[in-house]
Amino acid sequence: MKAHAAEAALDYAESGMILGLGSGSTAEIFIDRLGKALKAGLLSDIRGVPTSSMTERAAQAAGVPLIPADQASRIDLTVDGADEVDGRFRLIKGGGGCLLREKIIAHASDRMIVVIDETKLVETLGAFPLPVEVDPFAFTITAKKVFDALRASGAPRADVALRRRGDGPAPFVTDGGHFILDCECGELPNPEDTARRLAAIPGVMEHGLFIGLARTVIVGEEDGAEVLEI
Ligand SMILES: O=C(CO)[C@H](O)[C@H](O)COP(=O)(O)O
Repeated sequence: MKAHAAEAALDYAESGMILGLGSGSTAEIFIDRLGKALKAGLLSDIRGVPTSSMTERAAQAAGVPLIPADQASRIDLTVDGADEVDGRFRLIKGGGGCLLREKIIAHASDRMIVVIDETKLVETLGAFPLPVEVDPFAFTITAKKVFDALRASGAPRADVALRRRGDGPAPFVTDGGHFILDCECGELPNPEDTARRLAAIPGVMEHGLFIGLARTVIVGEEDGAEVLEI
């Protein structure tokens, strides 16, 4: 299903484009197919801006030319995955721990296409634990503020847990040197309000609610892909 979505997204890539390359398994399938299209001469003069070190490695392996993010003056199109998508194309992202860089690149792009399998479509966001990227400094204070913000915005619960690296005790550290708080919230009654409250906390670098960024969602199904637009 993920491959069907990723392959359908290739139709939107055009020669000469600067592409934001998202992170995660679905984005990596897109990168693989993009590399194949470049090798086959179906596309040319594409340059990718990776949203994580994992994506950078995947793009190098696929033969997709890259430019560092700080040298990209514009981004035509970003293709990225998501952990949840609701009917208004509000997203939860950050399952892979790359949400700050993913949001910087999505926000800078003329267009964002989200590639998901059909299990990611939800009526209400919140079954997937909301990732919040925080500065390690005083992160327990920030975690308490995150708890308060989630409860104040009507989340039925707010179990805030520091993400660990694998099964060990060491914290997971993002490419930017931050920690991730995974927040089990239950269904979020007002994601915009949740996003506003989280963004107002000084130690929060970014949260995993992506609102107003995606215009196209490609949903991979068993036998193809459906393109949804708003
Ligand atoms: O937000 C992300 C990484 O931070 C990913 O896009 C999200 O977790 C979806 O991943 P996958 O395509 O592997 O299901």
